[in-house]
Amino acid sequence: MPAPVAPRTLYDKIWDDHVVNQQDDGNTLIYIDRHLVHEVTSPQAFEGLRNAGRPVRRPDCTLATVDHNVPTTSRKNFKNVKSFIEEPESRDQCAALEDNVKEFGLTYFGMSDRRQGIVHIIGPEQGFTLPGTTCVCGDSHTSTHGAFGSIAFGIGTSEVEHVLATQTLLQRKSKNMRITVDGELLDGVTSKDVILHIIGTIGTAGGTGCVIEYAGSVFRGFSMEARMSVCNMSIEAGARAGMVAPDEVTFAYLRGRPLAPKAGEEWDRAEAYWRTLTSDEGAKFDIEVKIRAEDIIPSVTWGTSPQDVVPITGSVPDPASFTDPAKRAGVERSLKYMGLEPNTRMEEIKVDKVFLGSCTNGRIEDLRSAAKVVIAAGPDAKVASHVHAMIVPGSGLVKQQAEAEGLDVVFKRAGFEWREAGCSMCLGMNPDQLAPGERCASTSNRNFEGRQGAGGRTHLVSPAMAAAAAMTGRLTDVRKFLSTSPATTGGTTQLKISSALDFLTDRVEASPAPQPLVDEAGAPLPEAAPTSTAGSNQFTILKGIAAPLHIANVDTDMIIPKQFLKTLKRTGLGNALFHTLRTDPRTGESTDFILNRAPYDKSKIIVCTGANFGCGSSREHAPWSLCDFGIRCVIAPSFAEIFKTNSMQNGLLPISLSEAECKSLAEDAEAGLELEVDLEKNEIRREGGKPAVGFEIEAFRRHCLLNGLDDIGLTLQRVEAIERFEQRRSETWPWLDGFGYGKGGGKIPASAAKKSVKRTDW
Ligand SMILES: CC(C)[C@H](C(=O)O)[C@@H](O)C(=O)O
Ligand code: SF4
Repeated sequence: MPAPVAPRTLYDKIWDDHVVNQQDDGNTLIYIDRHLVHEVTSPQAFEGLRNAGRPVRRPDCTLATVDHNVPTTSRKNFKNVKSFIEEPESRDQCAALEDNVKEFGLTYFGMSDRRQGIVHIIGPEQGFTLPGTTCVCGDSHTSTHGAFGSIAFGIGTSEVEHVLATQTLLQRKSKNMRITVDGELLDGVTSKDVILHIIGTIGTAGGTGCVIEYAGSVFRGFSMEARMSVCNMSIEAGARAGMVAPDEVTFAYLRGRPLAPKAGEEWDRAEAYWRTLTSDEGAKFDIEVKIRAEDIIPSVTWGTSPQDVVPITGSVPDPASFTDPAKRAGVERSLKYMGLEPNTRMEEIKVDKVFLGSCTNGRIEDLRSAAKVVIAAGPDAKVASHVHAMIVPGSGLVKQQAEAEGLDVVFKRAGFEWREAGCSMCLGMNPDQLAPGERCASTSNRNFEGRQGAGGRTHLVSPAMAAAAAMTGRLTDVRKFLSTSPATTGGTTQLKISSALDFLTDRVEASPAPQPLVDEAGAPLPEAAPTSTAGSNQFTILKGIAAPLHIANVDTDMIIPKQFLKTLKRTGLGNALFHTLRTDPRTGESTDFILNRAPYDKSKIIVCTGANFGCGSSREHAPWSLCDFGIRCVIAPSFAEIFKTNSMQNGLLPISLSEAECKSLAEDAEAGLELEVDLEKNEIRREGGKPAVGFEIEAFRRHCLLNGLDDIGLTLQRVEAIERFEQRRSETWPWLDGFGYGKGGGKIPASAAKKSVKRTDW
């Protein structure tokens, strides 16, 4: 009798279907079905391929676009990137992607293509993102695509190169976490409020080490757009990825999309497979969180971390109410940065700017939701006179659809700016930025210090709440626009909206000892595989000054701000490290930040006493800048996963120790004592006769670091296993092979695609 199959989660099932090779120590080579590429995190990866003479393994599974650097001003006079983009580094990065897609033969949506937009918007829009797939991009918000029931996660640039070269990634399986939201959402509560509430509840490190499955009646009732907004911010909850099991809503969204399986036999086969993608009854989740829908109020952030969430009816917290001194200091620091007084009612906070867009909320339903609020404010209602409000559709197709529905007219009449697609003020790598001190109600996903512009202050809200803030000039409970009672929206006339449900666009519309490394045949792998282009990634023993850092949730925006992401190189970023903390944004002068002071200006190690180091963006520029500064080891209570992987790809050692051990080592650091980190002996030696502190590093990674091994070289030794997997994939999931756009814009089948792929834009 065959052994009974243990119940599996959705994540387990998709993972199992993508295993190319599994090592005994749990490191697994998984196949990647879908790879999205943008201009910021790819130049160094393409350079790596070029230097090693490697082609892109699966151009048919790769889709590229420009989004972060593009200006959002009118493209009426657009001729080409080189003449249109004024800022030299932004221009160079976009031009570099255009050269790379030509050289490597990739499908690309450029600025003259109406399909161009934010990667996480265009993938789903085209049907490129499909259930049951693995989907990656050099971008943390790749979690968005999990809304389709796919394992979708952000990677660093070294991993981008790995996927381009091998179509695989070396991964360890994450834990299973399930967040169930059951019940009925209150009027005015949208998917953004749900995910903000979840992050406020579990914290920005709540999902660390996990893939979250969102379950329960609330997510089942959500549209695909709403599910994408939720999965998008899984990364802000610290998770590797977020996912929702595919269902009728998913299938209805995908039917007829250019790159989705074709109607008929192909579709039927795909749908039959997709229907198996649910967590089995009794499947084991390592962590379960249950939330009542009725407890969620329209939400807003007050501080500089996405977990700083309060209901809009609430107030700015009072640091005095925190007993833990570190937490109190953190709140004080946030309030100082945000220019807020404790106990101020959220609704009293005036805003200068409103930004509606980003990969969280730049979809058609988001624009509809905001437009309804504007309409509800009255036919002559205008954006508050002191507010600058901008709408940035997530893609050219979203913009086109909104214009077809007349939403642009609603916004423009009320005084909003109506712009072209891109990331825009979510990150401000283009000219759309906050000035120092400016306050913004933003539908984006990160409220880190300086995120939308040095010194800028961000409050995260839903699209409906952003529209309400634009109209009243301050943070506003959007339910006031729903109310049947007299207007309380700061003098704006209100229209009654017929049904609260109608107002919500999120609902579904009717519509230790290292293992010897062995190859396939069990023969030992060579000590050093051929190297790619990354600098040396070897780490053995490191002795030097350690800088103490007493901050929790050190995000990668803080480690290296956006303006330094425009480089085409991996080097020259030492001065960029902690730039906002090391340089006064107003005067440009050096501050007294620890790394500016002797002896710490020569630090080789950072000892951080706060948890969750390296959270946020997937930018590998963070470890590049640390290495360039001379830091080759960071010790902290915990790390965000992408940062950890990125670090080890660059010979930078992330060591997790208990909070007490970190505090104790930080005391040595404060005293200017040197530490000696020994990876061979797995110990940190201290001066003054203090006992050494032991640490653990996952065996395979330790082996690679000690020997300076290159992942790509190792993987390419498994090329036969990859080929065997690809053959099985073509037989089992044929709809995943080969695409190109035919004359009508639709998918060309694999067979024809191989002969004549009609590539786009270039
Ligand atoms: C540029 C990219 C690395 C980054 C990310 O990974 O998130 C960006 O999209 C962001 O939102 O900060
Ligand atoms: S989070 Fe912002 S900058 Fe990053 S991909 Fe999304 S829209 Fe672009």
